[in-house]
Amino acid sequence: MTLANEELLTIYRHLHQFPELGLEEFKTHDYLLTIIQQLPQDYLQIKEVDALPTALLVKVSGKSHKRLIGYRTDIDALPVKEKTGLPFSSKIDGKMHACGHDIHMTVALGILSYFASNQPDTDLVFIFQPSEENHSGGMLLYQSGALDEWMPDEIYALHDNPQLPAGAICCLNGTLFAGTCEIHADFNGKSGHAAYPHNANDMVVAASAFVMQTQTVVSRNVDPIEGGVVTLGHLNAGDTGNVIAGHAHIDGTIRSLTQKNNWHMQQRVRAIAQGVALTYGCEVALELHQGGYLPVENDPDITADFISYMESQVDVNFIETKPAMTGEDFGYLISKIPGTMFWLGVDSPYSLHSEKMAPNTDAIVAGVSAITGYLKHRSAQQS
Ligand SMILES: CC(=O)N[C@@H](CCC[C@H](N)C(=O)O)C(=O)O
Repeated sequence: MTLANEELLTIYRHLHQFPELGLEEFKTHDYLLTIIQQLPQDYLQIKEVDALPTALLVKVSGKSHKRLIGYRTDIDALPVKEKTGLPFSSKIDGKMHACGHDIHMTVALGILSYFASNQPDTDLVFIFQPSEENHSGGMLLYQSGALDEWMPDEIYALHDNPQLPAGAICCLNGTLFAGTCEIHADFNGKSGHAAYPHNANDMVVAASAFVMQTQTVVSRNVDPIEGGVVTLGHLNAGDTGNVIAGHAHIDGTIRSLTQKNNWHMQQRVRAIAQGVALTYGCEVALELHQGGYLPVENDPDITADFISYMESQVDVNFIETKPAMTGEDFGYLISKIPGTMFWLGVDSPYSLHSEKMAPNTDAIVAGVSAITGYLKHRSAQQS
């Protein structure tokens, strides 16, 4: 039984209402499992992952077993308080599928439901992966060995994109997404009375210097043709206006389309942190954490086939796209298994991670249809 459009919408709305953060997706896991268990089981094999209990792997046995094609979806949400006003808004306070992983899961279930009743020419494995937003769930899954028995020969994944028309499939042959590295910095000095700055060591000033100096990494240290991003999205220091702050905390992210450039930018941020500590006579504890967020480098041959298939389909709105500075732990998986990542347009005026991001759900049916078609085509080629 292939899940009908109305059923997919019901699934989407349920997932949207019950978002869970990375590595805590227990109810999401159970819900996905319930849906999958309701599909015809003749070709399906379901595998739990002890080391990563919210992950779920589903293998579809093909007519031939020459090749195994992987399709990955992420399942986690973000600590964002939803403000879409949708009737099926998040019921979990302070958590929201603001990155559209509910769309990703629904599309994956739609495709899986088709192949559960229509045996593919070769084997497929659907990977429901926790914690894409943090903790590098893709890397954890790979390193857990859970894929060893079911290691795909090639792998695919999508990410939704509010800036693109609903249902459009968008890809490029090259690096689609940036490698990202989290910045966590703690500046520790000496707090004191606002009237006696000479007796204290002000961490608002030190943190401000760090913020301003890191703005020169991209403008002065990176080849302008390559580009990069340093964003410091969180700064916390001090308690009140007449007390000099003895501590400041900063979180941010470094992004670049090549790993070489990422390492270079990491070095520059490290040097600036040390320079600030020296200049302001304070201590700095800097953590730069990249984990599995490597650049998403699409495989040239697989991506050429993907693009040529999508372009040849009259009912697919294919758009060749540019690289984006978004990060994805699919970068780790694709560094181990050749494959392709692409966007699915969901047409919303609000960006990914916005508390108002409300995807156009027409994208679900269009996505299921285009990707099912491609996996059928690819599986026939590989059998
Ligand atoms: C698709 C998306 O928005 N991904 C996240 C990935 C997070 C990477 C990491 N935690 C970081 O903040 O550097 C993104 O923010 O691009």
